[in-house]
Amino acid sequence: MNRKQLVDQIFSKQSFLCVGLDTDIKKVPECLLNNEDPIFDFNKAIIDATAQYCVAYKPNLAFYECMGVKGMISFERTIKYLKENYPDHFIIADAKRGDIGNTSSMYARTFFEEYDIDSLTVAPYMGEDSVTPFLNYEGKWVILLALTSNKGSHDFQLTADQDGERLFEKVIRKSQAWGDEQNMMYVVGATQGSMFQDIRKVAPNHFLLVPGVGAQGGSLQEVCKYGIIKDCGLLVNSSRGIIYASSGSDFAEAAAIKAEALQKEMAIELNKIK
Ligand SMILES: O=c1ccn([C@@H]2O[C@H](COP(=O)(O)O)[C@@H](O)[C@H]2O)c(=O)[nH]1
Repeated sequence: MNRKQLVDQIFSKQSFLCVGLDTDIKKVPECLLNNEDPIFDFNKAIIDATAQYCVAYKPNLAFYECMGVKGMISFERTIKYLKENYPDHFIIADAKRGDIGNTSSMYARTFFEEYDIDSLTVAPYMGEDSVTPFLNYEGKWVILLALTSNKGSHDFQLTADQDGERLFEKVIRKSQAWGDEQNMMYVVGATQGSMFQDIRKVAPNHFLLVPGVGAQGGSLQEVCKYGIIKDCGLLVNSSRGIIYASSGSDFAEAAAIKAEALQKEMAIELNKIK
């Protein structure tokens, strides 16, 4: 999916919501546990209930890999279900990959050829040759970690060099020589609040993937106040806050209510940039 197609989806659905499919078997409602593939059945119900309110889905690979082959089958079935039934939704594999060049090429082949997913989160810390193999695919996106939502983001990402440039700024500045606004986004946590002003100084036009609304307490309003740009430029993710809104048999309906509430807030924000 290219940038124009993504932006068209955002404005037509009045939403820049990404629903995180962080499906933990320990949190799947009891009513599904005797099914053959409870993880897939849970995802399918969540997708069917929330698709009208969001433009993207983000399965986090950790939640599937931890179940071995069974988990990867659920992952693959989820991707296939999305592509067959909701082809206009942008899919993000949150896998935070990145290695020496030939190994990165294999990761790229996995996510962009084997699964044909739109985008992949990538860690930038091994440098250019670890990132560029992901950028050789037309219509696919690299989403580079820049300023993450967790407390540990302060350990390295906010550290400045002797010229006062902080690591997240260096990552964004240098990586702009590798990819562009059509194939590279950055991860910036919703918990970073007014830091979005600083992000927009170094990445005024790039899309940002913003996790941390909901369970981590990030503010959608604050993210928009400092981060939204003329074609939106934001994909805001919520995982636990949506998919675990209820632990009962009404889990999908409860997820839809949470997703709709976020979509309505997003419509207000999109109206401001019309
Ligand atoms: O900085 C980051 C980068 C990635 N994540 C991921 O996003 C979701 C957030 O889940 P919630 O349940 O909405 O908190 C999860 O997959 C994280 O691994 C992040 O939170 N922060």
